Amino acid sequence: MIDARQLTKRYGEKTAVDGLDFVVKPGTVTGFLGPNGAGKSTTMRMIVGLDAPTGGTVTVNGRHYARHRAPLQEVGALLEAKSVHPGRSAYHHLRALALTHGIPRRRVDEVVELAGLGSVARKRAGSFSLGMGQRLGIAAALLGDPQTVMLDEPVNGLDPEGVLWIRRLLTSLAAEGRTVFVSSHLMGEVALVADHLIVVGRGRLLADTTVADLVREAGGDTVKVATQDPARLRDVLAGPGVDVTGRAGSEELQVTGMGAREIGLKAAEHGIPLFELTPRTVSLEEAFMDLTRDAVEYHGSTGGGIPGDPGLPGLAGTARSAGNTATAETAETAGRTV
Ligand SMILES: Nc1ncnc2c1ncn2[C@@H]1O[C@H](COP(=O)(O)OP(=O)(O)OP(=O)(O)O)[C@@H](O)[C@H]1O
Repeated sequence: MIDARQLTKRYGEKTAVDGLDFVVKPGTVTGFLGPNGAGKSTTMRMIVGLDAPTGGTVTVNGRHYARHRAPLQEVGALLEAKSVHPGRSAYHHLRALALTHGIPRRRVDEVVELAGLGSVARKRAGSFSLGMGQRLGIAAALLGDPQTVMLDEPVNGLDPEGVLWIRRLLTSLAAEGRTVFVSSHLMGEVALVADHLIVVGRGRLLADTTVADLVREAGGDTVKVATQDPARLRDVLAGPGVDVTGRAGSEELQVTGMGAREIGLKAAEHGIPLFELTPRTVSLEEAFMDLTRDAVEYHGSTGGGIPGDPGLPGLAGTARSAGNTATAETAETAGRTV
């Protein structure tokens, strides 16, 4: 378990992390989301003691990282700009790490296999592609067979096969009861594996929630209904957990807490003709953008894409086309988690 309390980091005038309170629990994948510059990496660096908090505390399984007797066996972390000697092979890099931490050689072979590095393990790490470097970083993070695994933007540079591999790896680590904390600025990517989400913007906590709740709160389960007799329909639909709103004089109503099918059936039962019955599904990207809109530090000039990250054509397309329907990715996620 990771427990952050009022965690704060200031660099001179700049407050990178601003009084964060959150808990990352074992047995699930927790996504750590936020636009560029939101403070994710800084938070992760403080979790493993690479940066000292200006205020507040963060512990892993009840202790500060440095106080653990065998930190590598407690927390495995992949952080950006991992330093690997370029002249050293992947195997020797892992072997050296293992040696200094009292980890047996067979574990090095295991993580090499696990990370899919078997064919390149003897090559110089300096010749590795970004994706291979990520795999090596992940192998190093898993070397100590840690109870807590923390990965900063792990899909960076990975090809589709690598992305799939990461998803399966994270899910299986959580299924083994480990604490899995993974950062990303890509909502769609995180939502495919994470059960829980911690969303930050400008160093502050914006949401501590589940994917399903985030979509629900963003109005993801609203149905638009149009009828000649909105007042009667409103009475017919009224009930616990159902919220019906509409402007005076308008034929349109917005209904939450009841599905389109049920609304249609109730209206038919009472002989109320409907002109329109449209479920509105908010995409995860939309929900994320709504949440972080005011907290985006670096705005792109093209608009339409992920805030602060104009260079993501796939997601920019998703965001633009999101409209009233879920993206394929959202639908897949919704099927899994809702
Ligand atoms: N060593 C530092 N000195 C000064 N400012 C820093 C330092 N490290 C981070 N920052 C600033 O703190 C803020 C948070 O940065 P951080 O890298 O933690 O964000 P992030 O959410 O990980 O972003 P990204 O998704 O782009 O990696 C940014 O504004 C960044 O410029």
